[in-house]
Amino acid sequence: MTDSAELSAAAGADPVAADRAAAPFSSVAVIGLGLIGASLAAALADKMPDVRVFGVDTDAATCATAADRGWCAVACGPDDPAFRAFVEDECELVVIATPVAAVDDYLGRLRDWGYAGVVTDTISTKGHILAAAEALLPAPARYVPGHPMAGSEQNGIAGARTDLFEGANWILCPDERTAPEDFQHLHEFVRGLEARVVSLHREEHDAAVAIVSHVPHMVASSLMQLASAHADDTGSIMRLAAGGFKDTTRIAAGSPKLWCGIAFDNAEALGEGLAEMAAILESFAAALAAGDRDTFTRLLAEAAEARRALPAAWVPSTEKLLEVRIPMVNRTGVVAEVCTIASSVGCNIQSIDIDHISEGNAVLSLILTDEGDVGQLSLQLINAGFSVSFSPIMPKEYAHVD
Ligand SMILES: NC(=O)C1=CN([C@@H]2O[C@H](COP(=O)(O)OP(=O)(O)OC[C@H]3O[C@@H](n4cnc5c(N)ncnc54)[C@H](O)[C@@H]3O)[C@@H](O)[C@H]2O)C=CC1
Ligand SMILES: O=C(O)C(=O)Cc1ccc(O)cc1
Repeated sequence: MTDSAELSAAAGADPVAADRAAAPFSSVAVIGLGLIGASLAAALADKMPDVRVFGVDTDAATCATAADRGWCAVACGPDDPAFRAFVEDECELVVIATPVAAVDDYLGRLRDWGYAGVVTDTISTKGHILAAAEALLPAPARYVPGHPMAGSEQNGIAGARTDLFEGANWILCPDERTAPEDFQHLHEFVRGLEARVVSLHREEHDAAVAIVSHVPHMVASSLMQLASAHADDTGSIMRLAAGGFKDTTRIAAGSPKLWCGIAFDNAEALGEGLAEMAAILESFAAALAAGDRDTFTRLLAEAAEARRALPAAWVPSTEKLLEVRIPMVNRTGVVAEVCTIASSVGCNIQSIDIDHISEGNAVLSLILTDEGDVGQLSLQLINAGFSVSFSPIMPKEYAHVD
């Protein structure tokens, strides 16, 4: 999607039509057509129908389903010569959406086939793939780690949904080597799926998701272990389970094999998170044993306050868009640095544009929605040595941009 398309969309034009105007990549390989890969292929077919999607999966029935549903132009096994031909001849973006165990095989193939285009992934952990991409890819700087924070407890193509990523956060981890244009195109790609980009330092990814995704999964599994241990043959205790129990345990139904792979690729951060979790449970138990109602209430109250403060789904106001312009003179990694700072203060970048002024001299233009702390953004950008200018954008201005 072009920035002008985004701008028109912001002004109320048909965003779907705008998305269809120009997809940032015209040919995409999606490797792994399970819940996430097939949902991605389905969303591309729906929202960017001009993109040629080439699907790869080791399961022949999955490939047949993806092709039958029109989600992939072609879907085949990894050893089909058509896959290599697609990568060598026309592929502009490779998305790896397999379990982490399959990563080396595909990175090795990309190396052997001399693929020097953009690569991203959807893998829940970055421990392994970061090192493998560095070691194997012919152009490691063009690998931008990705992770959609959306999914479900279902597995395989049977659980895939066209709308899975709508409104979801999608982590991208550019670094100082990431070309501004590669990040811009990936940002447009994710926005075209109607997801929201959150930029994160790649070294921080695994510790962050351990707390909000991997520890919660193990806690949900532990709750089911607890309930199962108390279930009798008639399963009557399970019939007592109310909404709260079901809310907190839904994810425990996820694939044990997939989650074991995730856990072991993030063993250190997960181990630390589980130890902290055990200590928190222990503090409830200790307060109970000591008859310490104050401590017990405080623990509950702190949690309740934090839960109520979780951001609800945000509907950005199209009346309050803000443009930030940042000169990029002889600085590598500007886009990565600026976008990561913006995400860290809760700002949502709706679109990115790069105005090339002369060789090595460009202006980065970001359109922000009305989320986050713009004061902090300004402060942190200035502290990082950027010269920034902010200007509010009137919806009418957007409507006239081609
Ligand atoms: N399940 C979820 O909610 C989320 C999962 N992820 C991550 O996305 C990736 C995919 O997860 P899901 O789609 O949920 O898994 P899934 O189990 O639904 O699908 C995996 C797919 O990969 C295929 N596959 C397995 N080995 C392969 C290989 N060597 N070559 C080609 N295809 C192969 C399988 O046949 C299957 O179709 C994982 O790395 C996972 O950690 C990310 C966000 C959410
Ligand atoms: O089902 C849910 O609610 C999830 O949280 C899904 C999920 C699973 C794994 C991830 O790496 C990210 C998201």
